[in-house]
Amino acid sequence: MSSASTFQLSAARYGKSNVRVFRVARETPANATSPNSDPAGVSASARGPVHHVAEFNVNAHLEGDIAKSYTEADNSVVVATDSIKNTCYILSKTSPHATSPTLYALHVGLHFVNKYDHIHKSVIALEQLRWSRIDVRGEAHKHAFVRDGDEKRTVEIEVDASAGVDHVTAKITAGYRDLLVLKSSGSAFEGFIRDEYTTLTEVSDRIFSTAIDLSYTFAPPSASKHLVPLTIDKLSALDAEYEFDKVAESARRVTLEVFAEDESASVQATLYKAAQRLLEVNGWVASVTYRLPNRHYVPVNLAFAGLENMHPPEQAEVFCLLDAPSGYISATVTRT
Ligand SMILES: O=c1[nH]c(=O)c2[nH]c(=O)[nH]c2[nH]1
Repeated sequence: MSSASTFQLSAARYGKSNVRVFRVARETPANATSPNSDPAGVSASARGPVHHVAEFNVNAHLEGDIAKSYTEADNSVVVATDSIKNTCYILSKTSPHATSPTLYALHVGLHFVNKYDHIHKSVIALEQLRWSRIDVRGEAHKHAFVRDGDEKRTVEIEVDASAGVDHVTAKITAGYRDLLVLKSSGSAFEGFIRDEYTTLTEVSDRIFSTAIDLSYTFAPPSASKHLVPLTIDKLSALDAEYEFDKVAESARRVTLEVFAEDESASVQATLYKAAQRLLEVNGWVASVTYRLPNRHYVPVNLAFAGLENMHPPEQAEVFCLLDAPSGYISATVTRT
């Protein structure tokens, strides 16, 4: 290689990762939702107002005319990552959308491109942790919650102002991860390539378990609906159009229903059916990606104790979960 090599900064993005934000919203007579609007059917008997809580881990990263902070050690273009963190907290306090993961992420993302002329793109990725109302004798409690699962609801927003503030638009991706599922029947794996590398037995019925990672993208906001350029004061209109929470609930439900009901020929085939179904029932969703680790439960050989647990494989009763390796099946299905 010649000693006259030259270099250029070909990509740069920075920000704060894992900003932990917990928000309480207390209903007042003025902002109270109607009793039927809360799907949990909140108890009327507990004292005090109904609380809504949202816990987010936020990554807020920026791009723009920031090259000289790398190449010339010039910090005059740097919004400190500490200030980025502070912004996440300030908007959690002041945004009317603070408990909606999608609208809060959009608000944070739009804020940075609006506030700083040289910031052209913001990428806000957050996960929402699960807090479900505690059920007390059949009634959902007003302000007590339980972490009933490791799954996270996810949102990733890319706000793009590189064509100018009059053309701001956003790529919106949402989904779930760590949604752990298992079925003990209704899953086969047969007909795969058999050659000198194959030891796996074909099975007509097996355990199928995976930690679902699902993400779906929305069709871009449309100029004809006056949602481009996207601004903070249009977020309620955007939500009315896309119904982010309804789509999230539907995506989760469809995923679980297809997983449960499909007579699975393989992880691949079930994945494709779930993605198709999700696209069928959610018109604003443009593409669906599943990433599915295949958690292998293997029958334990108990022949040493005179017990049959291996044959036929469909009748196995005692299994061991393999730590590693695991299969990994992923695909994206796109509306054409
Ligand atoms: O559903 C499956 N798909 C595969 O590609 C595969 N490969 C494997 O060993 N088991 C499985 N199961």
